[in-house]
Amino acid sequence: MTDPVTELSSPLSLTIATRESRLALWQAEHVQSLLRARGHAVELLGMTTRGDQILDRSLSKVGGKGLFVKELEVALEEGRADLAVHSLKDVPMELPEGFELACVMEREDPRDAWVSSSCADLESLPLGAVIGTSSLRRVVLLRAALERLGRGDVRIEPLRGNLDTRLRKLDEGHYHAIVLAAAGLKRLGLESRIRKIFEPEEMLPAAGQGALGIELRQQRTEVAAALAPLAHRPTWLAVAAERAVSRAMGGSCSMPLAAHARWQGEPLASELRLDAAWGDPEGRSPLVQVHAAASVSGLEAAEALGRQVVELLRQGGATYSTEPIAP
Ligand SMILES: NCc1[nH]cc(CCC(=O)O)c1CC(=O)O
Repeated sequence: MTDPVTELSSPLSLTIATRESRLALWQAEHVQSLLRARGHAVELLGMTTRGDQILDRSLSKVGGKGLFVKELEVALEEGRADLAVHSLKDVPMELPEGFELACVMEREDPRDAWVSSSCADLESLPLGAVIGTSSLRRVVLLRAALERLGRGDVRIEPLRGNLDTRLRKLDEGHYHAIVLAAAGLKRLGLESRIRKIFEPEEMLPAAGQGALGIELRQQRTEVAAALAPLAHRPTWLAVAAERAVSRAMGGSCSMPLAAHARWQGEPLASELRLDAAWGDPEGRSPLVQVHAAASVSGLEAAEALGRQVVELLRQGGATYSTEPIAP
C-alpha cells in the first residue's frame, strides 16, 4: 500500500519566514517538524519586524496593523521564503493583494492568563496595585472587572516586549501582576508561571487568540496542498467568525475589541457560539457585551454569525474605529 501522504503531495523543499522571538521560533519550528514528518525538507529564515523593534511605545499608539507580518510578506514576495507562520491574533483582517491565509491550525488554549507571584487574583491585589498590559482589549476588560470589584485604586500600566521581556519586568517588581495569552506561555513551557486562567466570561479573548495561521502567496497551490493536512476545520470556522467581527469593526489588534467563538458541543456538529465585547478606550461608556449562536457548516455561515454579532455590538453602542492607521 502506498503512503496516502506522499500520494497527496510530493515532497517539497520549503522555507518558513519567521520572526525571531522565542515564541515565533517555537511556532515556526512546530510547523517545520509537522511538515518534515510528512516528508518535506524545511528550513527557517529568521527576520526582525518593525513590531519587534518598537519596545518603548504601546503598539496601539504606533498603529498596530500588520507590524509583525510585513517583513515576512516581503520575503514571500521576493521568493526568499514559501510560507510564514503567524499567531493569528497578529494577522491583519485584510491581507495585501496576492497573499492568502492558506491554513489555520488547531487552537491552543485561547484564554488569557494571570501571572503574578504575589497575588492569586484581582481580588487579592493590595491597595494601589499595578497591573501590566498594553493591549487595549485587556485594559478595557480589566477596568470593567476592577469597577465591578470596586477597585478604582488599581492602576493599569503599559507593558511591552516579547514574552520573556514581559516576565522579566514583572519579576523586577514593576508590576504586581501581568496578563498574557495562556497559549504563548504554554508553548514556551512557562505554564508554571500561570497563577490563574481567566474564563472567557471574565476576560474575553481576542479574535484568533491561541491559533496559528500560515500565510503564503496565492497561486502557490503545491505549497497549499502540502499544508492541507495541518489545517483544523473547527478552529478555522471559529476564527473566521471572530475575524469577521474585527473586520466589520475596522479592527486591528489595537482596538478595544474581544471576539471569541466556541463550539457548544461536538465541533462542527453543534452550534457555534460567538461572544464579543467592545470597550470605550476613554472609559466613558460601559462595556458592550453580546453573543449569538448558529449552526455553522462553512465560511459563509461563520462570517454571517460574525456580522450578526457586529450588529448587536452596534446596537449596544459600540463604534467603528475611524482613526487613520499610522504608517
Ligand atoms: N500580541 C502578541 C501576541 N501574539 C500572540 C500571542 C500569544 C499566542 C497566541 O495568541 O497565539 C501574543 C502574546 C500575548 O498576547 O500575551
